[in-house]
Amino acid sequence: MKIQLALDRLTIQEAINIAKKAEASIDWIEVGTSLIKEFGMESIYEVKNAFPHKYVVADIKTIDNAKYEFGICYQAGADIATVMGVSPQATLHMCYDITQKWDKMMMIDLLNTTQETQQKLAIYNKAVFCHHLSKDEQEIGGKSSRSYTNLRAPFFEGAKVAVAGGVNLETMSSLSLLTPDVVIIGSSITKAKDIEKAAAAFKNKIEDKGAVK
Ligand SMILES: O=C(CO)[C@H](O)[C@H](O)COP(=O)(O)O
Repeated sequence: MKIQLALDRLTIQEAINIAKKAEASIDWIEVGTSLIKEFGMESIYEVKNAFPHKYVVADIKTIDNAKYEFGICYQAGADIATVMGVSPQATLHMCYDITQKWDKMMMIDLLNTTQETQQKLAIYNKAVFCHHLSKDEQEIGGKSSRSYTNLRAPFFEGAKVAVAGGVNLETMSSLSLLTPDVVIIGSSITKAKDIEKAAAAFKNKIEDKGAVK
């Protein structure tokens, strides 16, 4: 199980400083949507430059204009780029094709998708499928509005799955039991008083569960 550190609502330098403190306990580094919106491709370029040996995820959340958006993310050094599962099929196909051409990895954000849509998305079998509880849903419904009992519906059997949105040490225990391939953690690490300690606590939690792959 990998830990993806999500860097949001920070300057590029703050994001790099936080990732450096957490580095020993995390696997992938996400340049959050907010950084990409505020600072553009420079945020991806600078983060990859600071961490050339880590996978850098560009959380661009593409929903149209796939060729352009995925192209500039990969050009800036991203190893993974994200597309919304609710996108038109033409967009998803394009993202998948570009990802294959660049020999990179695509993450599909399942936010607001139905089971029926998810089943159709399963054809992108080299993608990572991310179950995502959005910020707005967290703010309105609370973190308990997530009630996953299974991250792998039969059509996701053998696929890589991720989980994101308000993950904290408490929810991490139950999520670990569902054995996602990637757990995406943002604020619980980036807003912690002691970043290094917070990131290490998540890593220990995974190791305690014996769920490391
Ligand atoms: O995609 C995101 C926001 O759209 C974040 O990456 C994700 O929600 C993780 O951050 P946090 O743990 O703070 O919720």
